[in-house]
Amino acid sequence: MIEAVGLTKRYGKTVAVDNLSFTVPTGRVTGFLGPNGAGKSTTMRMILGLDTPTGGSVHIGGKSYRDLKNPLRTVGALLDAKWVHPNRSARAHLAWMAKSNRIAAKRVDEVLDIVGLTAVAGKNAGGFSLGMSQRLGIAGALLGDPQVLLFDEPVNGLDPEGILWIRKFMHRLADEGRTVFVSSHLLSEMALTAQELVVIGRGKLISQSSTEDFVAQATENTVLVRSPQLADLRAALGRAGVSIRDEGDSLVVSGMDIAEIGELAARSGAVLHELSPQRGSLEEAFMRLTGDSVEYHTDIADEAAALLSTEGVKR
Ligand SMILES: Nc1ncnc2c1ncn2[C@@H]1O[C@H](COP(=O)(O)OP(=O)(O)OP(=O)(O)O)[C@@H](O)[C@H]1O
Repeated sequence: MIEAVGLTKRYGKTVAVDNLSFTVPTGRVTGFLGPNGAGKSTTMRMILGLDTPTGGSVHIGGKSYRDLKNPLRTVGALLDAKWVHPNRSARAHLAWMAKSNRIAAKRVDEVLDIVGLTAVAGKNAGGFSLGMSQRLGIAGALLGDPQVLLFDEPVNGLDPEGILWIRKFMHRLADEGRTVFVSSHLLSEMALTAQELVVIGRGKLISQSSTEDFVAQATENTVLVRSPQLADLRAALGRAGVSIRDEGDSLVVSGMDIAEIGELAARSGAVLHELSPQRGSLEEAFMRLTGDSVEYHTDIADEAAALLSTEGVKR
């Protein structure tokens, strides 16, 4: 488990991380989200003892990084996949890491196998594709068989196959009972990968919850209704006092659940061609909750935020 309490980091006048408290549970993949410049990398660096907090603390399994006896056996991290000597083979890179951390040499072949790099282990890491470099970085993070893993933007620039591999791999690590903390800009990907979310904006905590709750709290669940007797159904729903949005050949209803709408349709003699729940997306929830925390607004972000606040969440 990772626990941050009142974590703060100032660089001169810039407050990169501002009194941030959160916990990252074991056995789950926890996504770390925030707009550009929100303070994610700074937080990760403080967790790993690479930056000293101006205030507050962050502990891994109850200890600060600097107090860990065998850091690599407790926490593994992938911060920058290209951080390898270009003329060193993947195996030599890992062997050097293992040796300098007093980890048995046989673990090198184990982690190469786990990340699927055995066949190219003798090749120079400098010639690796981004996907292969990410796998090598993950192999390095796994060397000490740590209980806690941190990944900063692990899927950036990867192709769909690489993204899928990382997603499955993170789930596997969490299923093994490890703590997996992963930052990413790719919200649709995080919606599939992360079971828990820590969301920050301008260095401050915006929300910590399950991914499901985060989306449910920030967006509206509605029901899409299609019927050949749409006008009759609309009138019946109107009498029931629910909120209805006309979409031409369908209605989007909020304030009544699927079962109630189905029963009301039956009582009104309306045939249903479709009755489906419309759930908000992580993108919509993120835009709503971080709208004011974006450091550099683009026109598109402004327009999207305005659209979301005036029209409600579109599906
Ligand atoms: N070494 C530093 N010196 C001065 N300011 C810094 C330093 N590192 C980060 N900052 C500032 O702190 C803030 C948070 O930066 P950080 O890189 O942690 O954000 P981030 O959420 O990781 O952003 P991104 O998603 O763009 O990588 C930014 O305003 C950044 O400019």
